Amino acid sequence: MTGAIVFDLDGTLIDSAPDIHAAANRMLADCGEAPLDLATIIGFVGNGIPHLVRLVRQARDIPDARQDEMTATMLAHYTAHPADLSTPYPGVRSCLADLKACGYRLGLCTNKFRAPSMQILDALELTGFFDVVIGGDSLPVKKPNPAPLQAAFDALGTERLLYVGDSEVDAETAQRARIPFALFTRGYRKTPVAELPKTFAFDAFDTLAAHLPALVAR
Ligand SMILES: O=C(O)COP(=O)(O)O
Ligand SMILES: [Mg+2]
Repeated sequence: MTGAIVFDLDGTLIDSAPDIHAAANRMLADCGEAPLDLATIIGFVGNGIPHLVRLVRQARDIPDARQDEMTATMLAHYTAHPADLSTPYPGVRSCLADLKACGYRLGLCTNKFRAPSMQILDALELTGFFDVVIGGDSLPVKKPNPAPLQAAFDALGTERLLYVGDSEVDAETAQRARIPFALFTRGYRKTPVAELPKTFAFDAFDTLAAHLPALVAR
């Protein structure tokens, strides 16, 4: 079986919110501000760390002038502890291993900066599954602009089979890139499943491979 499958990272392959939450609260503590709860921070994930810092500042009434300094602080905390609390969702590693063994080429397209993404993939022993990793700073634009997803598929150089993601941003990216989209429903989505454009939705990684023959036959 051939074809290329690209995955999102946060909320799709890994539950990374606890480490993002910890870094955000360390950043707030550095500013003398009270912490935010996990659910609030999860609501801020999806458009990359600078955007998350913007939303955290707004939640704590911290002025725009501190954006760059706080983003640097957040990134320092995050890259110091990128994968202390993060874990792959159940079945992810065996799903990726099975897909690789079947001959699919796999890529990653995340809005997280590439350096911390690689740290996390290394720490969770997922790096070897991917032939390309596109981060939020790999191109001048990020998702929902379709260019990063297209760049990932270009690098894989075979039939563009599927993009797998968890969020509104991923659904829009796939739609704009005209790539079939699988919505993982246990990630950080805010919109009801029925309202997001998708080719199919799934809630467990041991069920993903069963959808692929229908895509190849399209
Ligand atoms: O870092 C984020 O905000 C989102 O990252 P993702 O694109 O891997 O979901
Ligand atoms: Mg995501």
